[in-house]
Amino acid sequence: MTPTITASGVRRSFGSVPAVRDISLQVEPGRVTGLVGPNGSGKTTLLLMLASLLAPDAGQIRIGGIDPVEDPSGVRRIIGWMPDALGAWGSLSARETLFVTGRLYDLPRDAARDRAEELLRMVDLTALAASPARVLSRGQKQRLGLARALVHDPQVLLLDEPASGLDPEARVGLRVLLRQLAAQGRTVLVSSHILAELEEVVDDAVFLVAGATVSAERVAAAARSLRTWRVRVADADPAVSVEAIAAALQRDAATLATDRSGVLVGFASDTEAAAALRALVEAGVPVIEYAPATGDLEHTFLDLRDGSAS
Ligand SMILES: Nc1ncnc2c1ncn2[C@@H]1O[C@H](COP(=O)(O)OP(=O)(O)OP(=O)(O)O)[C@@H](O)[C@H]1O
Repeated sequence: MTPTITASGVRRSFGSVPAVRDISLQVEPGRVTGLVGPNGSGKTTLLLMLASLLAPDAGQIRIGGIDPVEDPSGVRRIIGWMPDALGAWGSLSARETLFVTGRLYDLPRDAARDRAEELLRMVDLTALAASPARVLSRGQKQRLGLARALVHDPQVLLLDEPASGLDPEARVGLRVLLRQLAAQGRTVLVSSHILAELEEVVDDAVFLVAGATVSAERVAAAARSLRTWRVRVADADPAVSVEAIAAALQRDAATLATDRSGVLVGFASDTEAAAALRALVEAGVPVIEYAPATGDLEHTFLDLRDGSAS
């Protein structure tokens, strides 16, 4: 599949701060791609450059084959951009915000009106359609921001922290919507540091550390690194069950950590984890929960952040 978004050797500094040092990536259509990185790793700076709102100091970007530096309006026609905070037009109502945005994208008056109603329904804001945007809660503003990004039915979506401020129901709604948008063949690039959230929705992930993309080899090595599993035993406090678990696994109990719900054990591979489960059951330990303590993305992210995969 031809990637819709490509970047190579992209750099951008603010004065002496190198916000983006070396970013190269490819994002494919029909998929949701997560942009993952710690605070200050350059996610927003990168998204602004992809959205044609900030010029790179060096490197090359193409969105649907268009260079955002050469042809910013060409890029803006095909992208939907959701910034991490809604910004501007606080006195317009949610409905007016979407109507005006539609008009700015040259939708005829009636089409802009219909589209606004359709999007209000899609993000569950119909009941608040007449409220000024400034009185909306953070989560409601996020939903309006998402609707605004979708007004002109863009092929590429660039979403900066769309889940931030959303309640659990709205998060589920967002996940379903992102999957639908990707299933329609759109390209969805979404940044977040709520990794459990991304875990549920992304097909691919691009990892940023200190303004640079992490190579596929390094990501694969991080994903393979020693992984912590949580073992929970029926009716036993982890501080007590740690002894039985350590004995069954022939480990020193003092080397095993515990948290509120279980005992944490490191395994080098899934095969080793499966063999340990067998040993626990054979030793009569009543295991009621046995799973990786972190999701795949979080595990890789933490390993990259700690630098142990380099
Ligand atoms: N306009 C600016 N002027 C000066 N420094 C900036 C500016 N914008 C970003 N930076 C710096 O660039 C670096 C990257 O910032 P950026 O906002 O891109 O990170 P981020 O990954 O989106 O962070 P977060 O997860 O906290 O949103 C940070 O060190 C930030 O302080």
